[in-house]
Parts: sequence; structure tokens; C-alpha cells
Amino acid sequence: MRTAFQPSLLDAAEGPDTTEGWSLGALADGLERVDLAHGAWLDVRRGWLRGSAGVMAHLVGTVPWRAEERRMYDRVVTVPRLLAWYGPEEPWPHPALTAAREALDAHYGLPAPQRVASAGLCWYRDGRDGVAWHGDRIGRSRHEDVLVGILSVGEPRALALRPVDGGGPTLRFPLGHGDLLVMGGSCQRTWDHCVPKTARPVGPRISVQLRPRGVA
Ligand SMILES: O=C(O)CCC(=O)C(=O)O
Ligand SMILES: [Fe+2]
Repeated sequence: MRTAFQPSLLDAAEGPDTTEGWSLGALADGLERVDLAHGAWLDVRRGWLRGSAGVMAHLVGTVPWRAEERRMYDRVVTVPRLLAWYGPEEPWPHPALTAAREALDAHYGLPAPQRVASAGLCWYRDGRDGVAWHGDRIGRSRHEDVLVGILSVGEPRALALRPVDGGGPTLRFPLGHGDLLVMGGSCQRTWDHCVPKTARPVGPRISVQLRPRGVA
């Protein structure tokens, strides 16, 4: 069964109450800026969320995950990942996500319309799950700079980025175990990103995409 999730010994060590035993480090402490072409940039903060294994187990067990289907020409295909989405007015499934939202708003000093408003969750059960090349270009992000943060828990998977215009090499960032990657500037318009499928045996990863209102 593909959705089976076995908490590691590490998770067990954190005790049964998986809403406890987590903390966010200081965001500015260890944040690495990567300037990209075309006015895009990334900030990477490794291990930002401590106790991420417990958060992973909590999300796996409590989020109402949905499998999505998409029409591809004359076929209907199942999207290779499980999904969930939380808007600004509803409770988010773990206090660490709400704390991450507040920390991003504060660190970047975001004005109200650009603050984090939604949490999109993707659960990559194994290497057969992934997401194809795309930019988060639905909404204002089609024309304006927006900030999109990705908090990752579980086993690292590569987030790959390449310029939309095809120039330049593909960048790869393995993300898991509480890592944060923030895409800023023109990144959603001028760069594409993906999580490639892999034949390597990889454990499950959940990513949380923190986005402003009206951006997807
Ligand atoms: O899982 C990730 O790190 C990226 C997910 C993503 O790009 C998306 O859902 O738009
Ligand atoms: Fe995306």
C-alpha cells in the first residue's frame, strides 16, 4: 500500500503527542541568499524546523489528503502526489505551519497583501511521486513579484529550478527534515521549478507551500 507511513525510531523518540517537540530556529540565522538571473532569488535555511519528524507524522495522520485527477488530452490521469490546501481563515493542521507563516511575514516585513495567506501541502509518498516543471503563475504572480516559501519535512527530495527562457544550468536543492526554501523576486515568472520523480528508493516527503492570497 503506497500511503503506508512508518514513523522512524526518531519519531517514536519524540513521544506520541506529535504537536509537541518542535521549534523554529531564528530565520535570519543561517539563511543563504542565492541570486538568480532575471531578477529572481532564493533564500535557503537548512533545518529551520526542528522536530520535523514529529510534524511529518502528525500531518500524515491528521490531514484529509486527496488524490487529484487531471484530464490529459483524452485521458484522465491521477496526479502523482497527495494534496491538501488551507486558506487564511481556517485553522492550519499543525502549529508549526502557523508559526512559519508568522516568521516569514515578520522577517520579510511583508505589507498586508503580500503576506502568507495559504498553505498548500503535497505528500510525495515515494520516488514515483513528483511535480512536473511549472511556475506558480496563477494570480498576481503572473505579472508581479511574489514570495513563495516551501517548508519540507520527511526525506529530502530535490527541488529543481531552471530559467523559463531555457538559458543556464538546472539548479537542484535537496529539501527535507525541516528545510526552508523561499522563492522571491521574479522567480515564479522567469524560472520554472519541479520535483523530479526518481528510481532511487526514497522515503516520503511533505512540502508546505506558503503563498500570498490569490496566488497558486
Ligand atoms: O514540493 C515542492 O517542493 C514543490 C511543490 C510545488 O512546486 C507546487 O506545489 O507548486
Ligand atoms: Fe510550484
